[in-house]
Amino acid sequence: MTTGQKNDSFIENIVSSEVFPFSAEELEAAAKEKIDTAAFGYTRSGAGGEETLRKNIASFDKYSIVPKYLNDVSVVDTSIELFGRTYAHPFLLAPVGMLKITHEDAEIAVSKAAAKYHVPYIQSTVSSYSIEEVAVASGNSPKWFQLYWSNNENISYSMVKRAEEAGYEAIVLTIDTFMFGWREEDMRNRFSPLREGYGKANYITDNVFLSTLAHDDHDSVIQEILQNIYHPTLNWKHVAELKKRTSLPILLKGVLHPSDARLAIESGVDGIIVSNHGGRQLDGVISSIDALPAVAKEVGREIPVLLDSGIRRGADVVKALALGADAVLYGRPYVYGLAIAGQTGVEKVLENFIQETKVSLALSGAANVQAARNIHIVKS
Ligand SMILES: Cc1cc2nc3c(=O)[nH]c(=O)nc-3n(C[C@H](O)[C@H](O)[C@H](O)COP(=O)(O)O)c2cc1C
Ligand SMILES: O=C(O)C(=O)c1ccccc1
Repeated sequence: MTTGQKNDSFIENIVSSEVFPFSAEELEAAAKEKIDTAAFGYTRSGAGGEETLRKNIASFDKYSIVPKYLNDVSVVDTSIELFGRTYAHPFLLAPVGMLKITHEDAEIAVSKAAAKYHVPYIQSTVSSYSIEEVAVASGNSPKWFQLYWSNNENISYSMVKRAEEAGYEAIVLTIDTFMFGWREEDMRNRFSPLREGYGKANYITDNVFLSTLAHDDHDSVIQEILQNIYHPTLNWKHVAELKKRTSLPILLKGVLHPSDARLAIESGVDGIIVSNHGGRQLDGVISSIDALPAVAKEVGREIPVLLDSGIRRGADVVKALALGADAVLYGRPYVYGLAIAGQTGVEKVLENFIQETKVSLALSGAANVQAARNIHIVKS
């Protein structure tokens, strides 16, 4: 999207009488007040001692932008091209499951807000509304589908087919969550939203899944979902097979090691997402911004490299682009917007993040995303 750079939003926010949090920290604090302890804990927390969760944020501080001035940045073009399509912003909304724990309107609210701001939305396998419901709510706004592999692979293929038919534009296979991380906050709160049925929408609307059920009562459905989602056997052969089953681009989400990036390319994968799942899986792993340079170097320009885990500000987007990402995924902050005020809350968060990203690009000296990739970064 090409827009004049007049700092309109900054001034609008200054003169506005409306009260809505700006920073991710304020959003988190407001969400905490709004929703119940267990739901908030589920969203905020990381695995183990939360070392990686903290590092995801702290690592961004180690990188400094060295801006260049006296370029004409009166017009900033934030658009990117991925898989032959043009998207308006250099970020997408990260897949976050079971959003009904946060707000009744869940993925419907988020996908509508994303549509309003032309932000592509990645829908989770374990969402609270189905692929088809989200497709109807958000019209022809761009959407990708995040796949959790099912032990019964025909369920995986069926969900991918449904996403294709509903007009989704890519498949994101998450590779770091074949079992749950050690999440103490959830154990403390005795809370598993999956067991409570918050993530069942795509399963109970799937004919292949339904045909495998011996009984269709709540407990049987949940048991079957849990059994399908635990799949430690997942390996590169599944990736190659999935590639044969769909014409959509496939991205692997959760790549941290450069050799895995190479294997992804050799398996015919179309893109990778450098991610540690927001610190929710293995505590102690490298922050994703620290993992990015080596992965980007290995991949060269062969396939797009995206990044998530710790993106909170426009400057974080600039840093990720400058260190080799083609785009980033924005996660927890939009979920806090949803908790605070439903669709309107997500819209407010997006509006500010879009404007902050644009200002950050301009003040770094980049009039477009391509130029951002040449911004000089130093590590302290
Ligand atoms: C509450 C919650 C649920 C999530 N659910 C999923 C999911 O269903 N599928 C998935 O691939 N990633 C999921 N993620 C991980 C996000 O896609 C993303 O990797 C992570 O939120 C990035 O970290 P950040 O939000 O701290 O920036 C979830 C994250 C959170 C916070
Ligand atoms: O909570 C998560 O991070 C997540 O990705 C997930 C995975 C499977 C089922 C429910 C949530």
